[in-house]
Amino acid sequence: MKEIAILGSTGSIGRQALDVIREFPGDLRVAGLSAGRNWPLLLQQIKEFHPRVVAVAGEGEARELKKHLSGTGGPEIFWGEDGLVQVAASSGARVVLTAITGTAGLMPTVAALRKGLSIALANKETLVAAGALVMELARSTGADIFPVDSEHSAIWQCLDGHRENAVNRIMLTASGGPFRREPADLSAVTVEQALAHPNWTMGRKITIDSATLMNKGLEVLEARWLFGVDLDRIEVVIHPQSIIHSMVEFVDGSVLAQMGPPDMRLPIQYALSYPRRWSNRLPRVNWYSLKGLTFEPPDTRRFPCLGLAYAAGRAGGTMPAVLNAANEVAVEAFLNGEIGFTGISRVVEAVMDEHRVVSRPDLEEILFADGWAREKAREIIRR
Ligand SMILES: NC(=O)C1=CN([C@@H]2O[C@H](COP(=O)(O)OP(=O)(O)OC[C@H]3O[C@@H](n4cnc5c(N)ncnc54)[C@H](OP(=O)(O)O)[C@@H]3O)[C@@H](O)[C@H]2O)C=CC1
Ligand SMILES: CC(=O)[C@@H](O)[C@H](O)COP(=O)(O)O
Ligand SMILES: [Mn+2]
Repeated sequence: MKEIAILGSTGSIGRQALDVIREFPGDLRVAGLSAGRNWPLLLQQIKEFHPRVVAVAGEGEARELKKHLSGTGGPEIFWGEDGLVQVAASSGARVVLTAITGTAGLMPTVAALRKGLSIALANKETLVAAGALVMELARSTGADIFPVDSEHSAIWQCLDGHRENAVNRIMLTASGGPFRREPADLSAVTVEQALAHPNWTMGRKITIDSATLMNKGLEVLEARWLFGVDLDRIEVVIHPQSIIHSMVEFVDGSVLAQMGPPDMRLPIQYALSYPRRWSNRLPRVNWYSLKGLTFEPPDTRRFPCLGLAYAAGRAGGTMPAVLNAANEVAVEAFLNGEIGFTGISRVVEAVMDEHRVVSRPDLEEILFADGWAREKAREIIRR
């Protein structure tokens, strides 16, 4: 029986992970769960899955949970960042699924890695902000990091059994988002339009990132650390059907692709079942109903965030953490109606322009750069 802790169990990935666990009661068990604000849903999950440890964002939500669970012999209840660390490192889980949004996922991931626990990584922001440090920590404790992000799961599956030096390039596929071709002018698009992803139903932050192509930029940086491949060998290709989840081209010109319907339960399941594959009841590709698989290069002038992410990766040090933090603040501001869609890349670029890179940063320097970038982004938005 594999015991799992889920950070962010009330979110899109978290809920789909529980769908997977429900399908394999003889193989998977929930040891820990965490939510942010949605304590009523967490309460339902506790009653169904009986975790030992849970956490919520604030003391108020923790009080509500305690009130509703008093006398039931329920789980230990924690809150705040310490609570996330408890769920990640002290629930008895062997695998920690990081399905929380943003840099909030960093410290609990570090805590789990320090104990040598395996990470099923959905939270790409952790690797963007602190990839060198996190990969080194995993190496030093012998902890595994299993990709959950669909593209990285695809690359992982394509690389299986191949030598690292046999890779020529990674082709990271992108849907292109809701604004791939239209409207010509992106400055007036609404939040509702930006949240209408053509192929995937996901949380609000990643859905906006898909619309700006920042999601693909973050994924380029995530792939670089997960697979140890130079940025020059990671190319983004627009594939609007989201059937090919990414490809690996080897030095002899052979290309392997991983395909499947756009359904996150498959990469989540594979990260939890690895190294085995489990038969399931998920939808299959209907080859005869496909209208075709098409490919085009990304338009980096229309979507500047992709270029900014490559630039941050090339600058190195604290710059990717700054890109990520500024983007988190800018996306939040767009969702709140404080800036327009094209303001997102402008805020990120302005913050990057003002940042003095610290090379080879330690954790404290990364957290400092993250905080600095958030404050700078807010100041630029206020202006
Ligand atoms: N959704 C998808 O298909 C994919 C997502 N990912 C990545 O997975 C991660 C999660 O995405 P997604 O599931 O879509 O996001 P959601 O917004 O749907 O869910 C986020 C989860 O994290 C919790 N949370 C958010 N902020 C905090 C915080 N500060 N402290 C504690 N808990 C917090 C939320 O709690 P609550 O709701 O209770 O407030 C919720 O449980 C992201 O990093 C994303 O990039 C990667 C590939 C695909
Ligand atoms: C499901 C998943 O992995 C998302 O990261 C997805 O890739 C988003 O779609 P885009 O390709 O539009 O960014
Ligand atoms: Mn992805």
